[in-house]
Amino acid sequence: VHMTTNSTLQMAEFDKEAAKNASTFAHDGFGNATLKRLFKKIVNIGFAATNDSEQLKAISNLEADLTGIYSKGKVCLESKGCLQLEPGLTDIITNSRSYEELLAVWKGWRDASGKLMRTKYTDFVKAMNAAIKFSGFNDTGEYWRSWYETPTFEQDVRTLFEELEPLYVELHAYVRKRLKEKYGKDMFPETGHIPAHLFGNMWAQQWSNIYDLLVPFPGASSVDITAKMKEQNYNVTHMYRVAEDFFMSIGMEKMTDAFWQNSMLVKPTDRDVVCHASAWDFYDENDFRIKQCTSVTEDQLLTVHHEMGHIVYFQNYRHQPRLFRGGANPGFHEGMADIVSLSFQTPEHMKVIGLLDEVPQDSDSDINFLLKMALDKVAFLPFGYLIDQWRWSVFRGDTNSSNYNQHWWDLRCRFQGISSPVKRTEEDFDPGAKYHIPGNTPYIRYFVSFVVQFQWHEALCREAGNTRPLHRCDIYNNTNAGNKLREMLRMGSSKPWQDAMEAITGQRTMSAKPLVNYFDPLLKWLKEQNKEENTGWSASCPSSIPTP
Ligand SMILES: O=C(CCC(O)(O)[C@H](Cc1ccccc1)NC(=O)c1ccccc1)N[C@@H](Cc1c[nH]c2ccccc12)C(=O)O
Ligand SMILES: [Zn+2]
Repeated sequence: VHMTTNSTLQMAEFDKEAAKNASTFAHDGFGNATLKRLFKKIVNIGFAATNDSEQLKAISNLEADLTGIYSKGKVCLESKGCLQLEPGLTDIITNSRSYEELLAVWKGWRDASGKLMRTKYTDFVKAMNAAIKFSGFNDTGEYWRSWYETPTFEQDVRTLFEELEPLYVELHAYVRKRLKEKYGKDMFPETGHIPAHLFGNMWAQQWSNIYDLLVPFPGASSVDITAKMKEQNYNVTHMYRVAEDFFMSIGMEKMTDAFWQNSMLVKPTDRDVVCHASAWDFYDENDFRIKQCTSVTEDQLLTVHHEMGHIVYFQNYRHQPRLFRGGANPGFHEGMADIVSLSFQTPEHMKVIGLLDEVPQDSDSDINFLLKMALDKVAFLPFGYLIDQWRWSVFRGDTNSSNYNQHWWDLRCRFQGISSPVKRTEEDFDPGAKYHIPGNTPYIRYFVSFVVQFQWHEALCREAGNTRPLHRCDIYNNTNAGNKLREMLRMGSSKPWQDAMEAITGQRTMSAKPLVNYFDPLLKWLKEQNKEENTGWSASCPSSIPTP
């Protein structure tokens, strides 16, 4: 911690010095847009603007403490000993179909992570809000939203969410009906909510791990990719080679030697590390790294593609000045990380890489595939939306340490239609059980990413001359699509994101339409399935909780 604090203080000193020098120029009046933008980035130094180094030390030390708690958290089960989040608890949450076992792991993780963070998190917020005022922002949330350079950003994302909510409500109703069949309807509250621990994911953020409970047409084809990967003796290195091959097939460069030498691709056995995957740019145009506790599963193969997508963005803007080596906005970096997975996951591509024997063309298989995609991409939307709704309200002071958990569950119940399977109090701090809260990584970027990646997929597939339905399009081996994508990537953050969006799609705004169009065949089927269902849920959480 001492080292981190020093390097944080040194970097802040440098940023302050550079900002001071830059502000001796009347850069607001510069004619050259690029130079003006560069100066704006030099003077906009965030927390480093504070004159109180104690605040910077607190921010750095508290973040290290909070991520330390997260990386050391473990749950001891009499049946399986003591397990950490990755891989032990994640494997159980992914594969167990026992209501009680899932509940023990779900509650245990929250007791071992978030519950220990509340006081530190309160101090963390205070220190960040105090420091950010020196940069002219009212609170940390306003600073984070400033990266989108859009005065109506908060309203824009709410509008996008409202456009997407009807699709989510239909998916939720179908999943609820099928989970009631599996676990018994008396385990579900009258209010229409689904208990949060039944989705095959520790945070109920993506639901594809319980696809086997939800398959629309069991007779038609649906593939267990993890089983296929194990059958074919996939190892970690091969997973990275498969991802590299995809990017190279659309004309991107291979990973550098430094990538293979310096990355941490498996969980070390000698020390606790933050296993949450991440990609790192060392800004020397050569040293790019992934840090991931990789295991051989389908989820992990998608995460490998995600992290490598960040690396490919780094490679494509490495010629830019240092301050332009970033995503056009943070959502664009996440969108780039995910965009190839829309091609990679298609049955067509699964056959190309030998993880599927035959490509089914019947409509039942189509619905099976679209449902699986919706369990990741549609299920995620309210989660991706609500994390920073909570955090922005904390930074604003609308939510404080006396109602952190109450407001968290208000949002989870209202937007996701899920509820806690056990009683929650203000002794708990459930936001802390999700990496991005102790890790202080903003989250609205993923909501933006899930919207824009469909806009890009539609544009790149058109560029590639695709004639199949959008959900069957695979841009693998298509350098036209790759060239179009590279046009945007090379810009880095040298231009406003609207220019980057225009480079790919010809539009200058975010739009939910491509996502809705992609899932249109599924929506029709879901509405049919839900004819007898009362879709939706009450805005507030259930007052009583069914007990097993
Ligand atoms: O958090 C991640 C992946 C991690 C990351 O690649 O986004 C990582 C987060 C991070 C940021 C800062 C420090 C440490 C971790 N972001 C990066 O590594 C990164 C690097 C450079 C630029 C932008 C992002 N995914 C999200 C949600 C998500 C989006 N797409 C997915 C696909 C499959 C599974 C999950 C997701 C999650 O797990 O909740
Ligand atoms: Zn990412």
